[in-house]
Amino acid sequence: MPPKIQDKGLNPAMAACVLGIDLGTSSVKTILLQEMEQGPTVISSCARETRAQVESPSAGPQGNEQDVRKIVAALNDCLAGLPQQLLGRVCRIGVSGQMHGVVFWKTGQGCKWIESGHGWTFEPEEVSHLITWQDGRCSSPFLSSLPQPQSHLSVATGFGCATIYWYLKNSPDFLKRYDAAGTIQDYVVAMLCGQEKPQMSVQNAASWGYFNTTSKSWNMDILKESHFPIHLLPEVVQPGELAGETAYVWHQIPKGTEVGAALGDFQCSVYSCMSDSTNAVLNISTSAQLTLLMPSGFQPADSPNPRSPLAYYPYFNNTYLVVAASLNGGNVVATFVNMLVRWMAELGLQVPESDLYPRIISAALAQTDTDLNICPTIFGERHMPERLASVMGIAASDLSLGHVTRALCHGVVQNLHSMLPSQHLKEAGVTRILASGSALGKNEVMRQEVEKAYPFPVLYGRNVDSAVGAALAMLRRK
Ligand SMILES: Nc1ncnc2c1ncn2[C@@H]1O[C@H](COP(=O)(O)OP(=O)(O)O)[C@@H](O)[C@H]1O
Ligand SMILES: O=C(CO)[C@@H](O)[C@H](O)[C@H](O)[C@H](O)COP(=O)(O)O
Repeated sequence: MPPKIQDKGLNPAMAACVLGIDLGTSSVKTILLQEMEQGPTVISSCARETRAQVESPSAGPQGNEQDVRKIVAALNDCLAGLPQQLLGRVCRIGVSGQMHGVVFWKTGQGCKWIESGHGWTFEPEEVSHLITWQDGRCSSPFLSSLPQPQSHLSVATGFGCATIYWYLKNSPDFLKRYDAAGTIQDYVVAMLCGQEKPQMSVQNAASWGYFNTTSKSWNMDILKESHFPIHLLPEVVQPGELAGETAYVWHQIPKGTEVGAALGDFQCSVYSCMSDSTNAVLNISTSAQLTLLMPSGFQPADSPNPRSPLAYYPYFNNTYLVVAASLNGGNVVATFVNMLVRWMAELGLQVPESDLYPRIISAALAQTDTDLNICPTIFGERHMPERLASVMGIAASDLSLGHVTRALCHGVVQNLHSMLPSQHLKEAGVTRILASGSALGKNEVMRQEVEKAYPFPVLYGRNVDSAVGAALAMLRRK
């Protein structure tokens, strides 16, 4: 059963609780989960936008980088926003986050611990930017020049190992500055535990490429032969294993609190709600994923199919999820909002983004249908990087904000549907969709489009589901 939510009117006994953290692409979410009579219950939550996007000094406009300091600052703000007396009762910490990306740091100098108004916190020190899953520096010719992985997963731009190969070729001196690397969630876990070298769960290792999920090992021979800096590869552990214990008091969380090896955000959003294989799980946050649990015993093919819109990612207990992972989710709407803000600024009007969301959503709610046809893939898709966005059927009568916003949300959902259609879900025995993510939770138009596209009941969770899943994985640990 999915955990209950009970933010208000709570009288928690002095029981221990688990802190769940999700380091998302747009925001950090934190929750406190406690085992209660009615089952695991979220007793408090706090989310903060990171606003961490920065220019990419090395890759220019193709790059997509985030300032790790801003991500950690948002995390610290979240912790400060949770009830401090509850933090003192945290006995375990589960962490998830955006997959595929890579951050580099110098061991022993990855952060410094400082005392602030809210107790001890850490601040990043000798750390690179996070090069995210949205990074586009690895062109198709570059990717074709790389060795063929020995894995069922192909390698795409934005995958950790592809990014490291890019630096090896284009800026080898950059790599010489660092001796450790991981996803942003691996970095945070390593800093909390005061670890010299990070650990990485199979879920995140698979997302870097050049990782064989059957043997659960990096493609060492292939990587060594091509002079890949293998010393940067983290040690890999099973999802659900502990990475270590907190090395310091963190905010009010006691020193010695157990910390799980970091997990993938989409696996955690599934873990927070999936009760059986008749559920499909939909998450639309910055990106969008629709996923199903594969039967136990399923093993993926030996070699990748880069043209398939579906991928098989490791879940828990040696099982797999099949996922349509779209690079075009809430980020498409966010880009539209940002474009409007910039156009208005050029026209001499200053309007904050936060004012625009409710306006475009209410305009589209009033426009229940449109013939305007937007293919929204402004970020390409991994299986079809060359197909960018397009608009068809532009009639003079369909140019209102309502038409365009409705068509944009319709396009995002239709694109995902083209990757994993209803028919496939029906054949897999799906009877309902469990949905989460801010781009659904905060956008009724997107919810309407999902309900129109898929002929199943859709049940909505909250926007903190990956954080709940990360905490639940730790709570259920024996
Ligand atoms: N005020 C808002 N109204 C509607 N949608 C919003 C609003 N703010 C953010 N969003 C949507 O939420 C998305 C980010 O979701 P979030 O859950 O924070 O992402 P992540 O989990 O990737 O960090 C944005 O891309 C945007 O589409
Ligand atoms: O690309 C995949 C899986 O291959 C994504 O599902 C994966 O979860 C990544 O972490 C996301 O793209 C980032 O997640 P989010 O911040 O958009 O929630």
